[in-house]
Amino acid sequence: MSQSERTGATWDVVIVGSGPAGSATAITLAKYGRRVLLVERRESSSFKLGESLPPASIGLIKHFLGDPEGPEQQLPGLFSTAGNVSLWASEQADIADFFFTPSGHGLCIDRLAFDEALRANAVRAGATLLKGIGLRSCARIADGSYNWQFTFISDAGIRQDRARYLVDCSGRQAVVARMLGVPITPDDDQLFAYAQWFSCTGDDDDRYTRIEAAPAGWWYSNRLPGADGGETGRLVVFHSDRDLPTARLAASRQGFDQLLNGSTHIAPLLKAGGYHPCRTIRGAPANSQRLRDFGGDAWIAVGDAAQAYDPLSSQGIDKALRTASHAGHMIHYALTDRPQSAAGLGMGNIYIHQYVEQQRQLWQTYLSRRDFYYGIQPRWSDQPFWQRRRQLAN
Ligand SMILES: Cc1cc2nc3c(=O)[nH]c(=O)nc-3n(C[C@H](O)[C@H](O)[C@H](O)COP(=O)(O)OP(=O)(O)OC[C@H]3O[C@@H](n4cnc5c(N)ncnc54)[C@H](O)[C@@H]3O)c2cc1C
Repeated sequence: MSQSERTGATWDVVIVGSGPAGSATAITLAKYGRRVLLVERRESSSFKLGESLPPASIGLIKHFLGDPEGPEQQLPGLFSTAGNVSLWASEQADIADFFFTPSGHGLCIDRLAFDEALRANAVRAGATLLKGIGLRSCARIADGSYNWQFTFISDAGIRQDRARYLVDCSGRQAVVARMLGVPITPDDDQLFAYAQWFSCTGDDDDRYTRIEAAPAGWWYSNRLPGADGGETGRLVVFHSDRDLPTARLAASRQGFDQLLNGSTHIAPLLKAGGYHPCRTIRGAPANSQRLRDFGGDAWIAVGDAAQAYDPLSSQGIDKALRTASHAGHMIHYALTDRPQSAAGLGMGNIYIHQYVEQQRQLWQTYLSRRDFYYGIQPRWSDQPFWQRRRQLAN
């Protein structure tokens, strides 16, 4: 072993990736008293997409972060949202108002602050968080009750840890599953998101998410919580298939503006608010994908690592938190059932089978909803973006 190489510790569970799925899995397991190591590749992030939470997520937020309206509220820059205004099935605005839901509102979050608050809660619950550390390898071992040996790499050098259970929460990259040879199966779409931030000096009290279909894709826009240098912020995101010429256009400021000018209600909204673009356009994959296997013996995938959705669903964070809670409980029961044996499968696998079955059902439900929403948009039937969605649905 070289000088910078050192042996780490032993854990009940190692979780790779500290987005919402990783932190929520860590919180659930640490509350049972499990020894949890949560590893995060990044020291910090400069942006992250995904800021709308539907009313149905509010109970989950209370569970993992405390009451967003209570005095102990831990999230900076969060506000209530009123619903969605979409120009989707026609040029007529369709309003889905959250007023008629049990909570009466959804939430718009400062995404970086949200992920950080969840991480802080994982640490508060007793998990160990290591940032700026990447997984180099993981190997099966049969060493007493330990099933896994890991090699992690960071600026401080290499460390080796052992654990009984392994959780892949590394998002769309699903690094653990891929290391284990489990393929990601794309659902044959190449959806990609192009995000442009806007700011203005005036007020913007629009609390609706704006969604709009376009000939080569679709838009959404949200007013953002928190002020950027004292200015009001708004995010505008265009989605198209990465291989289409329109996608190449959307990646440049000029092309993005050109496409935006063709929008029916988002461009006028920005103009009326006196918004101007700020920061550079950022891109992110937004296609539908799932792992061929959601878990196996002594490992499981949670959140986007297991299955990632088209942002039209606005379900990614909810699904990450909800399935993390389920996974955390199942892993705890699995570890309780076979505390000593690395080899035996026993009851532990029955719990994990339940989780895997839940993932399969979620995927089927997601696909049918996605295909339904794309299917009710009847325009531009000569455009490849919409033709492809119709083919996927058939
Ligand atoms: C354009 C767009 C808009 C969206 N809008 C919404 C929305 O409005 N509402 C919503 O609910 N969802 C939305 N989503 C989806 C949502 O952001 C994701 O579903 C959510 O982030 C999934 O959480 P996660 O923890 O599974 O993965 P992630 O949030 O991706 O977290 C994965 C973590 O793993 C870390 N990691 C990766 N590799 C390694 C490694 N090798 N070692 C250690 N750490 C690693 C990453 O740095 C990251 O911190 C949107 C997505 C996109 C692309």
